[in-house]
Amino acid sequence: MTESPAHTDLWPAPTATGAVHATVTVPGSKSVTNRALVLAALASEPGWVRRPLRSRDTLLMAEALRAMGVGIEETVSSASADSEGEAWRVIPARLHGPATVDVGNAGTVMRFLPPVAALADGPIRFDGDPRSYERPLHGVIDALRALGARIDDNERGALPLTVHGGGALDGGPVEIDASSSSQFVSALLLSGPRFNQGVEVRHIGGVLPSMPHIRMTVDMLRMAGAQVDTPEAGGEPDVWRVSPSALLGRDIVVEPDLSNAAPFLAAALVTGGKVTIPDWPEHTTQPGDALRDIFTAMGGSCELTEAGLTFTGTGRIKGIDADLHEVGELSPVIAAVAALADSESVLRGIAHLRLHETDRLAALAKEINELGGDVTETEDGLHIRPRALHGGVFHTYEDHRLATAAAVIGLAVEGVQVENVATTAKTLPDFPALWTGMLGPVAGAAPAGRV
Ligand SMILES: O=C(O)C1=C[C@@H](OP(=O)(O)O)[C@@H](O)[C@H](O)C1
Ligand SMILES: C=C(OP(=O)(O)O)C(=O)O
Repeated sequence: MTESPAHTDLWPAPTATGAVHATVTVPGSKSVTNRALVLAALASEPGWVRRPLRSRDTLLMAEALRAMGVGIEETVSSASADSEGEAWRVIPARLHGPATVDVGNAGTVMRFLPPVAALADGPIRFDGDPRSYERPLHGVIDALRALGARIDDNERGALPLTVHGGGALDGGPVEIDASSSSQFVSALLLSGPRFNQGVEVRHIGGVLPSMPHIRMTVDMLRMAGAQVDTPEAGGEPDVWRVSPSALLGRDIVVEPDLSNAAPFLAAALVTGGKVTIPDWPEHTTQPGDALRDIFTAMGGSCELTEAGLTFTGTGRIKGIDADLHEVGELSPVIAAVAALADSESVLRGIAHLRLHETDRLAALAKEINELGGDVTETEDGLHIRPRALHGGVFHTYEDHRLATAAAVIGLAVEGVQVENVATTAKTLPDFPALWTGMLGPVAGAAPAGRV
């Protein structure tokens, strides 16, 4: 775990005074917004991205594409029942350097854009936050080289680096080990239609994490008119093929970010309340959809209706034994709920979280234990034994999901202070206001529950 830069700002996480009853409109999905931007930028005609997430990760993506020549215009129409509100008009153009891309600490930007840069004319330099230098990128760099790109990197095979775009890329078959991040596969597939021979990605390492995110990539490519062969469609295991083709300019409405719905649904579970998330899609590739089963197993129940997804807690939280390798980004909030449960939990299959925004396994164990918890790291996850927690500072290591996890614990434990809650802006603009809005009098707190 890298040390958190010193932040003195501490946010007193509000304690719930009763069962939370609220409807919370969650902003758009980071993963969908950033894929939609890349696909629209590579299309042969303009397209629309409606209800985009406007957060640090997606604004960095938009800025990077603009730096390479793409037009992205922001329009706001009055939000009414029959309008989609805010939208981005994406106007593809000849991609070119010289340009500099700030990836921040966005995995989607640092992995999805080097293949785009290889299609540009001229040098594109990639740099980012200190943590971005430590996050794995070798799968993308080595694959692009094998497919014909020229890249100046360093002995670590990581950021910072420069892609010397040649205006086109041969493409073709390539083998990668994507066991440290599914984003390596998504990155190569997203730009694949624009490579001269398309691309065939063969994963040759250990278990691939975050398969729903690869399915999201495939679905969105197909929506943009690409032809994609997948293992699911009777192809070889761990092999994806994208044929060379033009991409269509689409009009896409971004779904709410279901992973960012996690802390709000957790509030219902932890306080024995009821929380509704409007616009929950009936069918989706987002990993957050798994929360329906996971939180139900932890003691609540949920219902998908016209109003959205309503999750109802019972006031009792059960521990869980779960393999989360497909839905790793849900782990911090699940760990927070597990720390408040009445039986122990084992979270497995998430060793790759050590290479996320921070080492999430080490950070969760340390911070929950400093509040009096009993969490140990295993080889591939966490073992969480419930114990009475007390207040204290919860450090967040520039990790949005550590901060939202801390807020969940704060609902049930007085005196939790979340360091640098502003880090939630990576994917969730104005989290503190959404959170206190959920708890506020308008939301209607019911009589005191188990908190
Ligand atoms: O492609 C995506 O949008 C994502 C894939 C996953 O990455 P990893 O496979 O690196 O875990 C996920 O954790 C990340 O938050 C978003
Ligand atoms: C791992 C995450 O992000 P990134 O897209 O930066 O990999 C995350 O959002 O949990």
